[in-house]
Amino acid sequence: MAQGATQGREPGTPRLSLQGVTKRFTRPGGEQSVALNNISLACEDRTFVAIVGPSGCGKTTLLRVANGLIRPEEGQVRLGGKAPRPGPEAGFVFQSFRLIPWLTVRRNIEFALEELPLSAAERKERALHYLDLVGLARVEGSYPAQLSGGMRQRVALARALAVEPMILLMDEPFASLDAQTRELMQMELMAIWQRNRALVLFVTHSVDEALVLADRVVLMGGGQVLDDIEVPLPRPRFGEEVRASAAFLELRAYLWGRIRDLVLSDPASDFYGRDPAAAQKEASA
Ligand SMILES: Nc1ncnc2c1ncn2[C@@H]1O[C@H](COP(=O)(O)OP(=O)(O)OP(=O)(O)O)[C@@H](O)[C@H]1O
Repeated sequence: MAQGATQGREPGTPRLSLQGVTKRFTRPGGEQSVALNNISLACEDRTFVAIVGPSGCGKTTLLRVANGLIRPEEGQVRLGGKAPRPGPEAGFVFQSFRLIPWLTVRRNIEFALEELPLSAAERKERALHYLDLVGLARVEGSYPAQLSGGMRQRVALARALAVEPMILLMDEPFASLDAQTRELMQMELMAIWQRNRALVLFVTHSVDEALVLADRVVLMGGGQVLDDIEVPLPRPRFGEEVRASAAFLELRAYLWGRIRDLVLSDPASDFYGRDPAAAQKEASA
């Protein structure tokens, strides 16, 4: 991961930069929606950036613009100094694992490596190396349907890592996992990232997850960056001392408060205009 850190760009320029990026979509009725609204963001190598914000605020669109899957109407995106193109420069991990059901676990990873200049033997070796890293070398010959959800997500992670991308884009990767597996996956991801750091953009609806994992939390709302917070907490952050610390709880309350206010003030939201405090008072009366 994160090979050739300054390759193809001026020293000191960020790994990923978005400048004045606007992306619009046309809804089925012909109405235009603005998914990204003049957004600017710079991310350095070796940084773990979490992106949080209400549903529909543009988080997934940001990831898709960052790896060139979609092109914005306005503004400039640079990954490693160049316009991004979908391919091995960026690894994508989704909430749904998107493994190929008729290929074994190892073949799923080898398939992702076919775009790289590697021999079949090198592809096999690399696939096994990354499967080993996520603790799954023993199931290399199994098919995705024979694995648990957590195992499938680890295969998806190994597949993204195996390409050794400049940037790892993770879109709510652990959202479909049970709470215990989710925490184990967070620990696994942290261990891998600390050994072999790439720039990670990690979209999550969980403020706790963002604070446990990230160096920086970017808060989005209405297609814009509303806040960009350095997380000053010591690592590792999985223990109770960190999660119960005043700094953690303060940041958590702040981010939840901002997201709640954004949801309640958005006319397109199902919760628009509600007053949760009044509802709570009524319920307890
Ligand atoms: N392919 C598309 N066609 C039309 N509209 C789209 C498309 N992709 C995204 N949008 C719209 O762009 C806006 C931002 O969507 P996006 O998926 O980026 O939000 P999000 O923050 O990732 O949401 P969620 O948290 O619910 O996944 C939404 O209004 C969405 O409906």
